[in-house]
Amino acid sequence: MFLKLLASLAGSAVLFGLYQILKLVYQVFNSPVRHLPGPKPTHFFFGNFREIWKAENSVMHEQWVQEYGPTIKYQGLFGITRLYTVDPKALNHFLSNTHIYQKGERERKLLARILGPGILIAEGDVHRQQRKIMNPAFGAPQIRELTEVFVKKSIELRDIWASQIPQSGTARIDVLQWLTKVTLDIIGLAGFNYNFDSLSSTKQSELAEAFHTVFQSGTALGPIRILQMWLPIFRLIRTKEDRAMERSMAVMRRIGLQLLQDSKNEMVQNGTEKGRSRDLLSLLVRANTAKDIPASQRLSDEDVLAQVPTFLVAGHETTVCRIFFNLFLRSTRSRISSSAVTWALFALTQNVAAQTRLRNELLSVPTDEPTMDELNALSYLDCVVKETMRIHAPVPSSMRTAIQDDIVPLSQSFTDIHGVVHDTLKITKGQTIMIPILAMNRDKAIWGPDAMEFVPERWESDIKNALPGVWGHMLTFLGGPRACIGYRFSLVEMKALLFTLVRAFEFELAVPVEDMGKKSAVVQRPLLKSQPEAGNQMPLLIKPYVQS
Ligand code: HEM
Repeated sequence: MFLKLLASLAGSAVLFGLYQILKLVYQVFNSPVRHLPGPKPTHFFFGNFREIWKAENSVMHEQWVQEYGPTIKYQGLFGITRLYTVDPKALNHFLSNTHIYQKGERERKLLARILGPGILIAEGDVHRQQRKIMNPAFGAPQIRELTEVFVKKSIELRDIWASQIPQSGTARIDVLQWLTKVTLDIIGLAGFNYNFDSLSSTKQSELAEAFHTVFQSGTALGPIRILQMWLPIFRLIRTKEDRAMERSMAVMRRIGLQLLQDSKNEMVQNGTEKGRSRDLLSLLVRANTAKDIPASQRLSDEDVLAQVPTFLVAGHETTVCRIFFNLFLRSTRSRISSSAVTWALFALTQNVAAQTRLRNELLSVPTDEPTMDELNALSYLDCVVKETMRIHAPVPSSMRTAIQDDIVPLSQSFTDIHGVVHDTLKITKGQTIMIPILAMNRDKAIWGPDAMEFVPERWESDIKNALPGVWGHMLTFLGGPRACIGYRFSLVEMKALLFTLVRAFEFELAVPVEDMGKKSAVVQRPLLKSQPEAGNQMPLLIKPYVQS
């Protein structure tokens, strides 16, 4: 009996596997994208992935665009053709038509196991409903209220660094490590009123530990996990990682339920309007009960609960990029918000005039604890933030899959491999599309010949271009209905950190600039070429700034 069951399960798995392979072959040989110009695959299994991995972020794609034109194809794993275009009209089309271009189903399923039904995973009406309720929590008035948290935590970090510097001396500090801690503390407090305490404590908090385990186990891509993604029958197998993940998920759920209950109790005690917690979760709980939201459209407790790890993932942990943006790239753990501030400090070490100009502007503010409006009024700080986000965009690319056939408008026609000119692009269901972010942010055709350089002053002139980004005429936070909901949060957080740190210290790179690498196809993460085994780091020499 048992053997019969096993045999029929194995038979179904083989049939399903064959069906998946045939579907793939059909897609590869029927996709109109195969007629696009582009590089020849260099490996039968990896396609063009190996050259992409070897090059720095998006450099390979940029070279291919130079060679083959703005709309090209290349090959991913299993011979799957990927479409890549830097055509702004086409990108606008992909980002606006979210009913056609969605996140990959397999990747969403994988992440849903970890996050539950959060906004990152939702599509269609469910996404619209979640976004409608969540949008107000991320508006300017709410971020204004959270600024105090950003500034207080920045001051705590400033004081820790100051205490590490010997009298009248300089300290070598790995700023990446500390910025990772401070941004975790910030998203904890501002996101759901949870104190990770990672700046002051050497021990990981219970939630941080559970979250870390869930992500380590949930995103480990061993052979079983890959089989589980492609063949549902393998999902019956529970691996060691699955068991560790389940234990930690129970911890996350217990803490999440407690945080949710605290927010609800608070609302019952203080009412929806009056003096209350300002964290995103509390705002969400209140927004969910707003009178203009019909009961049928409110989020369930499960939906609200799923936003706790979602904020951690989307606002802090770029592992999500690893899953969504490119599933089979090398494993890396790097943090999104800390990555932006780290690269800002790096850029300022390479442009001392900009560092001095910025500090002078920051010192003109008479308080250590500025409000959001005071931070936003600092024009050169704004230029530095914009230029960092342009040239060091923490998320370099994204992916979408077409769920139906479509005709895509183009601003520039292309010539296919048979010499035929097309002014639109035909796409069939199942087509994978790579959305370039970094490549668009530093395209010389858009930004001029100094596009690859860090020049904050460029933002002093009126910049206009056709990029469909939600912020700053660039794609750093993407655009359209699925643009980053937390962009205001992260910009003010970044400004608060730079304000506090650059006023207090002078920064210099602790190693020769040639030793700094940021070779990764997922996230721009710093490492030393001479010590890649030491992991991600950004060693800077820091000394207190003394006003003359
Ligand atoms: C430097 C910081 C950040 C960058 C560069 C960034 C970038 C992005 C990008 C590129 C996306 C689109 C991903 C895609 O659909 O392919 C996204 C989505 C999202 N981000 Fe951010 N993000 C940042 C910070 C934050 C923060 C602080 C939060 C929350 C506290 C946040 C919450 C989200 C959420 C919830 C989504 C999904 C939105 C949706 O699908 O409707 N992000 N982010």
